[in-house]
Amino acid sequence: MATYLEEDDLHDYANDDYDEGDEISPEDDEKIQELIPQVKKELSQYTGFTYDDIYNEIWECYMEVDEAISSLKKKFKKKPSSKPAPKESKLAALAKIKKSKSSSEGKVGLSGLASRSNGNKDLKSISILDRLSLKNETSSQPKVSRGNNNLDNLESKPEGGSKLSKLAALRLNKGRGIAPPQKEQKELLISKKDVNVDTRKFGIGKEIKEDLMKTIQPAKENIFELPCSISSDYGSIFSKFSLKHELLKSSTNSSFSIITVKNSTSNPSIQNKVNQFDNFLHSTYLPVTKLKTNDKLIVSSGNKIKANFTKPSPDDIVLSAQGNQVSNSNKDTEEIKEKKLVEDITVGVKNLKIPKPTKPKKKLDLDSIFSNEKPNLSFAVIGHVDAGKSTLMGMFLKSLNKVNKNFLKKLEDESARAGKKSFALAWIMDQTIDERQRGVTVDICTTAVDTNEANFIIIDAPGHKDYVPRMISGLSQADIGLLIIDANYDGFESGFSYDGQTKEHALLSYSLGMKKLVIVMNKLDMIDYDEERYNDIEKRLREFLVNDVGFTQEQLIFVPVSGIDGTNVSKKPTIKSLTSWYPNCKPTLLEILENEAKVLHAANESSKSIFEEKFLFQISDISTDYHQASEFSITGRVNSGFIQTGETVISSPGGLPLQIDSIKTPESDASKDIEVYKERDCTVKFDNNVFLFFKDKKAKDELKSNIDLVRSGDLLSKVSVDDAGVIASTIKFNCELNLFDLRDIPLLPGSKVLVHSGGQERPAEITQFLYLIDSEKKKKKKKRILHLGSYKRAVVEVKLIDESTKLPRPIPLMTFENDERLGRIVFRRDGITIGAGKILELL
Ligand SMILES: Nc1nc2c(ncn2[C@@H]2O[C@H](COP(=O)(O)OP(=O)(O)OP(=O)(O)O)[C@@H](O)[C@H]2O)c(=O)[nH]1
Repeated sequence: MATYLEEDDLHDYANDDYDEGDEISPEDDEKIQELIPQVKKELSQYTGFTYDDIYNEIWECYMEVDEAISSLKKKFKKKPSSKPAPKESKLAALAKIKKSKSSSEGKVGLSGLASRSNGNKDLKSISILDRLSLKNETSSQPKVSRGNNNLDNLESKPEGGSKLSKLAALRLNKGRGIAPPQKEQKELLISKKDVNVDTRKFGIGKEIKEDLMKTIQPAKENIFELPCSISSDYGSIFSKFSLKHELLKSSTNSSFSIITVKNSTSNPSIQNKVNQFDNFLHSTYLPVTKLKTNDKLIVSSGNKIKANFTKPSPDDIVLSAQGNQVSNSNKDTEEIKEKKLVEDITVGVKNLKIPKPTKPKKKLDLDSIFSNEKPNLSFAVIGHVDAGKSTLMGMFLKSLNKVNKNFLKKLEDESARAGKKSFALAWIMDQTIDERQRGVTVDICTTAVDTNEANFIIIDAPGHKDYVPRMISGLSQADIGLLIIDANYDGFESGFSYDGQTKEHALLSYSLGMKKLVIVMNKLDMIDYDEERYNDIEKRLREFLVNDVGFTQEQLIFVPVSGIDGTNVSKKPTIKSLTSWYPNCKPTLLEILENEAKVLHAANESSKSIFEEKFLFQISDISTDYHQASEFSITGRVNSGFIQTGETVISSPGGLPLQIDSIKTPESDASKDIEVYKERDCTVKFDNNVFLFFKDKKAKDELKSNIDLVRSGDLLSKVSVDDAGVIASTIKFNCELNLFDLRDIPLLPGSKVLVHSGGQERPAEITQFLYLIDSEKKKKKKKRILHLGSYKRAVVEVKLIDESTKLPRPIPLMTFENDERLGRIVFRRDGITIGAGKILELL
């Protein structure tokens, strides 16, 4: 018997059906469930993992608890200590920087460069603030940070675990005659209201009511477990379930409950019944919201907006729910209820109480921090997968002497060992193990770098079509776009094809308001700088970008380069086959970027920005697990503006005001291989993995009892005197929609789409077509617009939806008139971008 994997094995496994095959055996499932609390306890100091992560890890480690714990500890980051890290004076920081400068031959290298949420230990950061305030000493200090936008929640992400471990697990399973653990939901969280859904149909209301009422006693952490059986019209589901009942108190003293139905069965017929039960709940009852992270279904009535709904006592809920079921099935009543619900939400959103702003703890000399004679430019690097984006940016940094030689040598050795020598430069940007293993950028990577002429923020966005939502998030933070084209034969064609990303990225750049698009013709070394090919691609792209997308000729800049050897990146080219048609009087990529920074600066559009921009913080994590009863933290990334300790932020859409007690950011200490958290007085645009700490017992209790108040993916904005900084949230809006290629599926009233704004994504419905807009951009009222085809423009009404709950969660938005960035919205359907719009009115 083979003890290693052979080609045939690979073939067999490739033919296996991961998701639809058999299930994990009930015994194994039971065993895993038993081990989970032990693993969870060991991970109490860690954050970011889900129930499924633990479950899968135990399975992948063949139930070896120690192995699973140590593997999970490597995968997830530690919670920051609640003790403030020793404060480092500017002088000490300066000394450190000087030391690092001298130790790298007078150049500050990337070994001291990156901070990212996954805590790559080779890399550490100097924040923009440091860079700005210490600019004379650190002018060559770049910073790389990986956006932790938590967009994993928003779009399917590739499965974790190495191929080998999957194969090993599959192999083991094959031997046992079972398939790998199901990725499907393992828990249903159902509100008490729903538990009493339909005593006739499911027979569970009565049982649960009686058992539950008996069981509800104050118990540890308000969690109650009871065995139960669910009988329904579809048959009975016995005792393979346990129910957990969490009785939570909201701040208003009204209670609501969450029932967890744990599915510990693997029997397909029972699973089928569970699914029917699940479908029933989702098709019929309101307050079920899909949790994005681990595909659980959760219900609570604790949403601030939902606070408009009465929250009766558990007994009242039981009694009233029983009487309500028949009428609930009446369609008209449903519609009226839904309408009322939407109105309630709208009113709730509009009535959001904005607290008074609070003063910063310290008076900082903001003028000196932000006065910067050099112009700023943030550019998003976009383009089809493998166009060479990361390699080019790696070369860009290297040619500016921003990469420490030892660090680059290390990357070269590592990439050679991994058989991916050509990726050494790309690895400067692609820093996660996953990205390096797969050779694909997965998340946004922001890098701060400056030259004598300008300060740049590079936003390296993933090219793969699965990661377009992250690309949208990257683009919405940039001033201009850098569209990288693989000019090699077939390279351009595959990116420019129907399924390629070049067109989609170009459309998004235009829709998200890029002021310029620099088209970087890359990989020209592969075709010996063929002028004819270059001109042909330029002609085709110009036609498309002007005629189909909407850019003006003046907004487009073309430049030939080779990212791999650095030709025309920052130094004038010497290769004859290029200089013969691209003479030295023409600009390098660096010169183009420096010039664009100056153009923006002159137009007064960039340098004022950080100081005057709205503070927007995109949340990736919330932790209440601190010793102090009042302490909690919110982690995330600063999308724009800046904030100081002592100031007050408000969550959107939850509307919870919070005063910042302290701000910490991680600093990797390469020498000790640990992450140290440094306390700061303020945090500014593009800072990533920022921990905002709060000391507010009341808010902490509210957060614990109401998960909707602040969720990962939500935004925090700064409360200012005139409320101007606070972001509105809505579930309904009018927008000017600009449609792209609809691939022969027209848009009808009622069409379902996904709307993207910044890092947010929500399911929505186009509810009404209000006007057509003709080619002269004039509104054209038609009697009745039946459908919209490709490339049409119209003013439409959009309403967020939640198929399962009918309780859409509002999205933070602004009108385009008030905010050009938050006023833009992108529409996707079936994995492709079908249009973009400007928000005209929040309804
Ligand atoms: N010959 C040549 N190869 C290049 C050039 N630029 C990139 N490559 C190669 O193209 C491959 C892909 O490069 P990446 O930089 O990872 O491409 P990417 O666009 O960042 O990929 P994603 O971010 O995953 O979309 C690597 O093997 C690079 O070495 C170039 O200018 N010339």
